[in-house]
Parts: sequence; structure tokens; C-alpha cells
Amino acid sequence: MSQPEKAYSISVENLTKKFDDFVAVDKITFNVKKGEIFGFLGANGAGKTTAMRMLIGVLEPTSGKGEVAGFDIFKNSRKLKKHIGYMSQKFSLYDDLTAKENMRFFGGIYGLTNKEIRNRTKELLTHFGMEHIEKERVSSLPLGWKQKLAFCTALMHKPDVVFLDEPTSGVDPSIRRQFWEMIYETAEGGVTVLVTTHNMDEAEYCHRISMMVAGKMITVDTPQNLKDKYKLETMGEVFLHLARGYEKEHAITAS
Ligand SMILES: Nc1ncnc2c1ncn2[C@@H]1O[C@H](COP(=O)(O)OP(=O)(O)OP(=O)(O)O)[C@@H](O)[C@H]1O
Repeated sequence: MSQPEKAYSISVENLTKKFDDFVAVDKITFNVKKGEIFGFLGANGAGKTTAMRMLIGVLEPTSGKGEVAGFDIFKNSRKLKKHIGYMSQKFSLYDDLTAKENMRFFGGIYGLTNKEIRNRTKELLTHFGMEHIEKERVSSLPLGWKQKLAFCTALMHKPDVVFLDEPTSGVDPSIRRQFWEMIYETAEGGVTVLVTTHNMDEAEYCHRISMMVAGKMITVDTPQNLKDKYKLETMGEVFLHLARGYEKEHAITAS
């Protein structure tokens, strides 16, 4: 399915979500280029998942605009879903199916033919060095391998943009590194990646990151620029500096 080439893979303007009077996402504005790894950083409850759910077309925005892979997230959410992959925080692969059977299942959901499913499964498992788990039941796999497999299922239909919601939460550091290598290879192939995390080490791996505090996007930049700007060593320090600064300012404004 062809679509006009757009300047950005993700384009968001003043996107807002309210739950009754509570503003979970407050007028966020940002753009993400094709093949870019864009991180959503923020503490628990900052609004990352809510923002992501609007971008994948499953949660209706209260106001504002958003376009993903050339499709309006509200008006074209059905078409949009064919062009994106999504790995949720609690992705449920089928525990009693093997790795390959899970890929076949998700390939079917994305509307691939049997031949496409066979080829794509082989291609992804080989590319990411995962052939040996092909016949393993998911229930017998360690969490990190389940997450790597879940990432593969999200790539079955060759999406333009893939959304990963805390994909390495609870995963041990060596598998986490392997997972990030998968993310890099995917982005190098031209797929845009939006990843949420509250792990500050992972922020260093993103091309650009945004920081969310209380529903607001308080900054968007490269990790290096942010560290240089505030003369700090790590993204953890940058996050604390910005979050505390925002909270202080907010308290002063509110008093
Ligand atoms: N359906 C809903 N109804 C009411 N409030 C909601 C709903 N979904 C989310 N919220 C609230 O919106 C705020 C943002 O939640 P969200 O899950 O987007 O945060 P998050 O940054 O993804 O946090 P976490 O890292 O814990 O997943 C929270 O205060 C949450 O309780």
C-alpha cells in the first residue's frame, strides 16, 4: 500500500488526553524522523503509556493532532494499525504455543499469507539469532527471550513505526543489551522506534529523548545535548534536575 512520503514518521501537535478533570497528557508537541529511536522518559504515572495509546489509535485524544506513518491517529486509526507494530508493557504471547506458532498466529492477525508468514518468521528468527528457540514453548523461555520474541511478532508485517512500552522492564542486563541491539538493527533498516522507559541508562541509547512530568513534555533533545546543556554526567542526573526544577516552578506558580 503506497502512501505519500512525509517529512516525519510521527508528528504530534498539542495532543491532550483528559480522564474527566484529570489531564493525563497535556498538550504534547513533537516530531520523529524515519529510522529514529525516540525515547519517552518519565516517572510512573507521567503519561507515557496514555500518549502511546493515542499514537497507536486505540485511545481517542481529547484534543490536539497526531499523524503516524502518514495516517491521522484519530480519523485513520484503522489503516494506521496496518503500518505500526506495538509491544505493550504486559505483552501476552501464548504461553502454550511455541515461538514459531506465536509468530504464525500474529502473522495471521496482521493478514499475512501462509507463505509470507513462513518467510518472515524464518527471516526474523535468523536475523536476530533466535532460530534455536523456534520450537520452544513460550512458557519455558526466560523473560528476556519472551520479550525478544514479542518484539519479533510486532515486526511480522514490516511496520513503518514500532511502539515499545517498557520492553525491557525486569529483563536482566545482558539480554537488555541484546534487546537494544535488535532495536538498533531495526531502526537502521528504516523503521521508526518509539520506546517508553523509566530506566535512565536506556535513555542514553535513544537518538533523542523526551521527558514527561505530570503529563507535560518538559524537554526533547539528544542525550548528549542535554548532558552538555546542564553540565551533568548521566541522563539520570539530567532527569532529576529537570523534574525537580519543573516541580519547584509548578509549586511556585500554584501558590
Ligand atoms: N483509563 C484511565 N482512567 C483514569 N486515569 C487514567 C487512565 N489511564 C491512565 N490514567 C492515569 O493517567 C496518568 C498517566 O498514566 P500512564 O499509564 O500514561 O503513565 P505512565 O507514564 O505510562 O506510567 P507507568 O510508567 O507507570 O506506566 C496516571 O495518573 C494514571 O492513573
